[in-house]
Amino acid sequence: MTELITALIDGETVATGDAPIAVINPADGNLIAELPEADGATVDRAVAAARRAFDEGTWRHMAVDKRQEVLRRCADLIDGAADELADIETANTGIPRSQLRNRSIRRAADNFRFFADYIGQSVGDLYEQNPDYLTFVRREPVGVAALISPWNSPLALGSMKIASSIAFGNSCVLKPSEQAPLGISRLVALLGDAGLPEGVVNLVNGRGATTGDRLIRNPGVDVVTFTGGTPTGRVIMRTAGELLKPATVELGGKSANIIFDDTDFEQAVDGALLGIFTNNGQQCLAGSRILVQRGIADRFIEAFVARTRNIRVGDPLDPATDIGPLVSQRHMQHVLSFVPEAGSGDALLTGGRRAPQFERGCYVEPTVVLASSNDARVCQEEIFGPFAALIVFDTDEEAYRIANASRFGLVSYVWSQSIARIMEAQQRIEAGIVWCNTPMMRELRAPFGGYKDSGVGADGGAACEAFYTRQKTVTIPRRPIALRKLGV
Ligand SMILES: NC(=O)C1=CN([C@@H]2O[C@H](COP(=O)(O)OP(=O)(O)OC[C@H]3O[C@@H](n4cnc5c(N)ncnc54)[C@H](O)[C@@H]3O)[C@@H](O)[C@H]2O)C=CC1
Ligand SMILES: O=C(O)/C=C/C=C(\O)C(=O)O
Repeated sequence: MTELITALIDGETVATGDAPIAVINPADGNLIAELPEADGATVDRAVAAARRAFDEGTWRHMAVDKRQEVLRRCADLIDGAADELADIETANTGIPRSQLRNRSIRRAADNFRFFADYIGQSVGDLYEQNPDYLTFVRREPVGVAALISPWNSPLALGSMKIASSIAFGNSCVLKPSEQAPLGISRLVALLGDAGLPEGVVNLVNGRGATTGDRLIRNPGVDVVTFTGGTPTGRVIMRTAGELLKPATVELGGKSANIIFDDTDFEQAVDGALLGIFTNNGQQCLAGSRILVQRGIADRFIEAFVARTRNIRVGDPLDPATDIGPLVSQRHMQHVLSFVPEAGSGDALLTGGRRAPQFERGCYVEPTVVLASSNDARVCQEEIFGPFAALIVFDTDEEAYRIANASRFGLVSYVWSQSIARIMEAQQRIEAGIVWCNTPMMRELRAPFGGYKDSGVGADGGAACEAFYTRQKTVTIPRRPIALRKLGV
């Protein structure tokens, strides 16, 4: 049983609070924890601790090489606890343990190493065009960051927010999703041994509308960052806007995965399967709308469906499992609500029901639907599960029109062996990221952020530096100067 952490403030665990949150193992429906929610006073204490740590200045004024050492120790502690984190996270989220071990937990450690390296290279600007004056621009940390993270990849995304905010000298308070608080709470507790000054990283657990809202509104919070659903992102932007707090929101997606007819066929099938079914399909960056060109459509659909039927759904602890249970009963019902009804025009090609071999647990069979058009609900709404929508297109122009006919624009995928086609596609697609002939390849230096309803702002090296620092312009004369004398 994981230690219950209602809050972690100044390195001290708080284990009492209000209105307990039932934390359920989605593989079997068993209650694994009852997590007391951090009440208003606890949220305020967490922010006060972060504020005090920031104002007192040990962390933000620490020499960069020392700060780098601490960040690298954070990464080492995560690596050292990878098995424990994987066990906790599998039980809480249903994500296959092997994927957590090889992907999310590595990424969590990499987040700290990346920002440790990044701050070692960070430079300011210098302006020398005026012969008498020198102007330089330095970056200073913004203060206290409120970090609101989601349930679909708690370790990778929660740690990204912590690492990117503190690397630049800020303090933070993280509120993880109430649906998946256990792994990331443990990760935050581990950081206590890294040498971070007390109060630099704090955590509060609780629901969004109570604990999360209170956190954002606290006057001690300077900036807000959020990853999650688009409707929640709107609420958070509204609140932050009223309070004039800068905010970044990384939101939903309905990413187009365009398979042109000159693609390396096997690669495209492999990539499309990984793009939609990794992480149980619960990813904002999932390639959930697969657009396939008519010349190869029959062959592609046949191969894609056949391979989907072979995907192993099962116990997330089993290393052979590809897809585990979805995060909750409620989310499973949400995903199943997209299964087309007979006569709807959309064709269910495989899946579309609870996996029959599991009586308990939130297992959904990997599902493929051939959509009647891009206007179908399966093509326009974020399903966030192991659920692929296929659309057949004729011309390249049609592919771009369909790809862009979405309120989302997070990522996109393009498969073609023609450089000219790839170069055209990357210009035409309205999305923050275009992955060409690869399913997902995150470059942490580059911005990750969406167009349209997929978000405002971005994560990534320079993007995080811009968000978590303020610029200060300093001008000094190059040599003693004679000022014009007033009043003599
Ligand atoms: N972009 C992404 O990676 C994610 C997208 N989603 C999408 O959103 C849908 C709904 O998922 P939910 O669990 O409801 O996610 P959500 O967007 O409501 O929750 C994400 C985080 O925001 C917090 N939150 C909610 N309301 C808040 C408020 N008023 N103030 C401050 N914090 C608040 C939650 O407690 C959680 O920590 C999913 O079905 C999926 O389509 C969900 C999670 C991640
Ligand atoms: O790589 C990132 O920084 C963000 C990835 C986001 C997801 O995987 C997600 O929200 O599903």
